[in-house]
Amino acid sequence: MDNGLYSVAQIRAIEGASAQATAEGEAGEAGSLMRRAGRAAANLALELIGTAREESRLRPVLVLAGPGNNGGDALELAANLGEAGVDVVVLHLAGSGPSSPEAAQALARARASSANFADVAPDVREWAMVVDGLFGIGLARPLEGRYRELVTAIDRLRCPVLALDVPSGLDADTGAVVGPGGVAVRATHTITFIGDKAGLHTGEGRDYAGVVHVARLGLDTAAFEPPRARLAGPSLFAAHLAPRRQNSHKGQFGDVAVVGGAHGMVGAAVLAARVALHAGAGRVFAVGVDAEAGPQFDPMQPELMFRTSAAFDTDGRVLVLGPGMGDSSEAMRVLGHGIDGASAIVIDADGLNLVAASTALQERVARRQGGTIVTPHPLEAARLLGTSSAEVQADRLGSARELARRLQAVVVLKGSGTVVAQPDGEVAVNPTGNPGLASGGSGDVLAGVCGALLAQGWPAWEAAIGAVWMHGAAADRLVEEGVGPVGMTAGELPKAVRAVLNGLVSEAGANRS
Ligand SMILES: NC(=O)C1=CN([C@@H]2O[C@H](COP(=O)(O)OP(=O)(O)OC[C@H]3O[C@@H](n4cnc5c(N)ncnc54)[C@H](OP(=O)(O)O)[C@@H]3O)[C@@H](O)[C@H]2O)[C@@H](O)CC1
Ligand SMILES: Nc1ncnc2c1ncn2[C@@H]1O[C@H](COP(=O)(O)OP(=O)(O)O)[C@@H](O)[C@H]1O
Ligand SMILES: [K+]
Repeated sequence: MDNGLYSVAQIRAIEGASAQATAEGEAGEAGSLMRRAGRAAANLALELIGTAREESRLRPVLVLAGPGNNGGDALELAANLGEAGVDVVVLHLAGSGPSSPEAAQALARARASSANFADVAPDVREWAMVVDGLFGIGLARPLEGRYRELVTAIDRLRCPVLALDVPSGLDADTGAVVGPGGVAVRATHTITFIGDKAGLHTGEGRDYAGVVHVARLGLDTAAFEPPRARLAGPSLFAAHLAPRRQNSHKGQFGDVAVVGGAHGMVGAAVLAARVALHAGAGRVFAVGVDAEAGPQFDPMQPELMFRTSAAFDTDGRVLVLGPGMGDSSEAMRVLGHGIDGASAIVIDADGLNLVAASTALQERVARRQGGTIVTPHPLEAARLLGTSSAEVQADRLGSARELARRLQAVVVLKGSGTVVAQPDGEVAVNPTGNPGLASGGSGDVLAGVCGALLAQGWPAWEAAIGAVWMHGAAADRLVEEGVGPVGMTAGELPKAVRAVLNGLVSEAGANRS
């Protein structure tokens, strides 16, 4: 399965090459790409309407067709829906310039079909569906005037909204609403053409795109340069989901030491340590940087071993540096020691803020030989990059790549559609997780899962993708069970992470036998 996320530039290059191939009669599927896009979208629309209640099935479909080729797709869809006997109303917003030959043909086909053309959106409140074909990958500036009014009006409707290629107003590369002060269509479904796009899965993208369907239009993307971004899934880390041998012992699954637990912040380290056990580490230590603070024992998780950093040998152990670590001189000392050491490390939270404040530490991170995962949320990433969190969010893939390049580490830029980046620019965007994770402590849990997978010998890239995917899948599982999203707590995640991981391991075992 192609899990590639294609940039707009790549899609344009594929389009260009395949238009040539179509002209030369090589393409496998009949009709221009626009004809195919319109047909694929109409089929999906029919399927979605077909599953609706009878009274909504009898309502008309409103098709919004913009001035460019996205509008052409919409007109093709309108013609197809008309032929299928659906009551269609088209609002065509022609541009001032000439349209492409394909879009002109699509307009002629739609006009010749049973679709009704309107000059203003009719005052019908109850549509079977609204189809957004205003703008796709050609969006060049924020939506204003009539477009903006239409988008705002769609937002008030209570019916499925199908976006063609990209919800109008959303940047297909970044997942940001094109601004300043922009608006975008909030779709329930997006059918995207030729290849999937990162902007539908990260930042604001998940909220605006809804369920994403990919229509490849008969093109074989394998014939083109592979994309540098992919949608994360178990196939990216399946090689490490080995079932355990009967003759196993705890030494084979590694030690994790979570270093944190400054005064008033002990819970962060305990959460990370608990989940490290649940995600399969052989032995787990919770190491406090403050000799005066913190428990000696976790009654809920008596397997954890509590130590103070001054008397703890970190060598040979995977270190999770940062949850609730504070900024004391002892925190700085252990962080520096861990960074200069040979073990794989995870730097999170306060650890990241200390690194952000010191270019010398950043250089030491970049020179590390052992595996390194850094897990910033957008504000922590902004501090590390010397910019604002708004700038980070405006281009999440670009920011994660730049940070990975500077730190020569695997970067996990957290948030809806977490971005995992390698120093060479390779990126994975995570589709799991939900707003139940937006509460204090869930980041500590993620860092603990990363540590546990590193301790079990996973390379940093696979450990980061695996941890992020399972952490989100655990939260999704809790929502399915009615535990959240509202009120889900980080402390509920470890057992769910364990269930997800064991499910994957047993699936991997079944596939091998
Ligand atoms: N070519 C192919 O083979 C295939 C293409 N396909 C489809 O084509 C789509 C790309 O089409 P596209 O390049 O025509 O761009 P599109 O998104 O329709 O918008 C451009 C138009 O909008 C205008 N405009 C832009 N921003 C604006 C704004 N804020 N407010 C107002 N106007 C604005 C801009 O005019 P401008 O004023 O900037 O000169 C121009 O007229 C793609 O997403 C897919 O759906 C599929 O059929 C598969 C095969
Ligand atoms: N709306 C959301 N959708 C998906 N994942 C989310 C969402 N909000 C937060 N998360 C995830 O939850 C975790 C929160 O981490 P962080 O911001 O460091 O918070 P804290 O350390 O306070 O728990 C990250 O893994 C992040 O990706
Ligand atoms: K669109």
